[in-house]
Amino acid sequence: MTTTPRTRGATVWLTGLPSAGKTTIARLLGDRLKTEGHRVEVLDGDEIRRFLSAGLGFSREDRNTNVQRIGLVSEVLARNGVLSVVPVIAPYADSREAVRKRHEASGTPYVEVHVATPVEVCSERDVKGLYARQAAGRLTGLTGVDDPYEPPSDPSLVLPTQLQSPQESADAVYAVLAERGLL
Ligand SMILES: Nc1ncnc2c1ncn2[C@@H]1O[C@H](COP(=O)(O)OS(=O)(=O)O)[C@@H](OP(=O)(O)O)[C@H]1O
Ligand SMILES: Nc1ncnc2c1ncn2[C@@H]1O[C@H](COP(=O)(O)OP(=O)(O)O)[C@@H](O)[C@H]1O
Repeated sequence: MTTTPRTRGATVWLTGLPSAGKTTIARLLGDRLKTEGHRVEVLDGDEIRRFLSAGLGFSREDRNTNVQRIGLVSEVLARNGVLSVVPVIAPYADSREAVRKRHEASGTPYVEVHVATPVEVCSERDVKGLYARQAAGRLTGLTGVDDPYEPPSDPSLVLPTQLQSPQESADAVYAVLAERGLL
């Protein structure tokens, strides 16, 4: 006999700068939740930009469109019992607020996590070489450098990843889900 976990579904949105650690934490958290038998999707930002948001760039308008599309998909998944983990920059507060409201409208849990790595640490990590490209004048509009990032004013959790291991950061998100009765 198989057991069906009693997961209610939720969106866990990891917002933060490039190289802050969003993808790493999302994967670790997703793996743990899957191992424990939950229904999980990690909505990988890069993959979404290749398909669902193909053709969009990094203007304010395009980023908002991207975030609203991802918010819609995530809310549908979460409303249907999936733990949807979203490692996406989402730099604008009004855009994140619209996603939160969409969840509230359907009574779907929404957990906002600020992956609050300082820009100096992000630019040292520079996983994709974007900070170096910006510094060399080959890229403009990089979030946190020459494009805005509006930090969340009231997130469920703030992660100072420069002081934590990736596993510690992922475990802290897991703990919030557990506290909120979502596991
Ligand atoms: N100008 C600029 N600013 C920010 N990020 C840039 C830019 N150009 C390319 N990239 C790469 O695209 C990834 C961000 O995509 P997102 O969908 O998360 O961004 S957004 O929410 O629509 O702002 C982001 O991925 P992460 O590094 O994983 O955050 C970058 O690798
Ligand atoms: N506590 C932490 N949480 C997440 N990533 C961390 C942490 N400490 C160091 N890192 C490293 O920072 C980098 C973050 O890269 P990534 O997850 O791709 O960032 P993002 O998706 O935000 O662009 C990885 O190389 C990861 O190993």
